[in-house]
Amino acid sequence: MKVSVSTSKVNGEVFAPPSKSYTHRAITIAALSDDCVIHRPLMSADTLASIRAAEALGANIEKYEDRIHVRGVNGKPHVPNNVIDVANSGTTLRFMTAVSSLTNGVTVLTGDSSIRNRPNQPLLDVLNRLGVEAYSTRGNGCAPIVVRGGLKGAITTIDGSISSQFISALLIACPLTTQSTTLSIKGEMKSRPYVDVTMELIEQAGAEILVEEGNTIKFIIPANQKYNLKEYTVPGDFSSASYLLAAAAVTGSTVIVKNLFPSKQGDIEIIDVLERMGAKISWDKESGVAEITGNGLKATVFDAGATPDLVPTIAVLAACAQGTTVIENAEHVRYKETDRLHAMALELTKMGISVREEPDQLIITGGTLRGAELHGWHDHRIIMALTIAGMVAGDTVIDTAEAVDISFPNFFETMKELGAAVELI
Ligand SMILES: O=C(O)C1=C[C@@H](OP(=O)(O)O)[C@@H](O)[C@H](O)C1
Ligand SMILES: C=C(OP(=O)(O)O)C(=O)O
Repeated sequence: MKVSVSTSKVNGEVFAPPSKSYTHRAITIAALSDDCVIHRPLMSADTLASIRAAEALGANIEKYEDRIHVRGVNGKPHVPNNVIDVANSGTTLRFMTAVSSLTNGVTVLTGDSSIRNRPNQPLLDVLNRLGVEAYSTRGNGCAPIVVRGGLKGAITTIDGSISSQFISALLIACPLTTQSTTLSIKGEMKSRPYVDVTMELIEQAGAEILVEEGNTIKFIIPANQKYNLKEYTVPGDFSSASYLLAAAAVTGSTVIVKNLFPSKQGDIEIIDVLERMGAKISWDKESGVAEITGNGLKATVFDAGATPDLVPTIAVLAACAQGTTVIENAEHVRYKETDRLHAMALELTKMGISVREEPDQLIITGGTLRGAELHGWHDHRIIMALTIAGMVAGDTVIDTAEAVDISFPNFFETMKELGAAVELI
């Protein structure tokens, strides 16, 4: 499916959708608990993959209008009666690979072509050191992955530079083992805020993990714990909200975004970035309301280490800003649904913007965006960011637009309600 985007502004009020990352964690930990109601979950292609995987591992999940009721497995997942297909969800793949380690049999996990090209070897190596037999069928660290349960526990280390999801996955599974685990992080722990989100849910479920901060970050995980998540309400998603806020910033218009309350999400940083680039933005943390008016943008330097998902949004802001923006510390952004540094460099270049791509950087000089036929790379964040660029450039068509279902199924409807000239074709 394609989306056609014409020059347009936005105006009005909108609710941010529920957080995808919090929803994945709530589903996974509820499935390992006894009985839990999750209010206002994000129901998108990725979180439905986590629901299916949790059911395959023995949870019983009933979906209602604005909540899901999860009857969990009390820390003892079942051996699935079929292969677990995570579709396009990296979070589901990593989390359920670790959860599968708690079964007393063999689980096979696969996904779509994007998933079957994303790295998992650091997670597989640690699981093998913790008593599990875990391997990639093609021996390249990518799915399909085979996991023979037997998770015990040990003192071990993991590289933090590729994905925080490996760490979150181990933090979720290891409290339920028979032997304690100490997990030390080698190098920079990229995407650290997502691990903080994981810790928040683990603690809400009544388990405890000690974190030793220092040159080497250490997670000390006592064994023989239980999860007892009974009820949870998912907060709004700042990554999804970034497109709504950026639309106002680049078109010189005004938008109010609700359901944006403080949380451990790293992508809250979009508020500060927009302010430092020159937008007029306020965020009332009590009411959860952010209001933004675009007022011309100026270049900035953005360290993507903690907030990889903001990179497509920031790249479009940079394309519309005066001066040259440097997006740095971003190598891990190459390991998402697609190589997002390369994808944004190619697509913004098609729109007449000067972009220099380095191994862990994008250097973008703002200019006059021109309409173009763009590739969405089957990547929801690429498509949503380029839609915002198209509202400035006009005469833009983006393919693979259906991929917004991954995290923001009603994105185009929401944008249309705000006045954006977007048409699915
Ligand atoms: O744990 C999570 O919910 C996520 C972690 C991040 O991935 P990495 O930790 O691989 O950077 C992020 O890109 C992804 O959208 C969601
Ligand atoms: C990379 C993302 O998610 P996942 O890793 O779960 O595929 C994302 O939402 O941008």
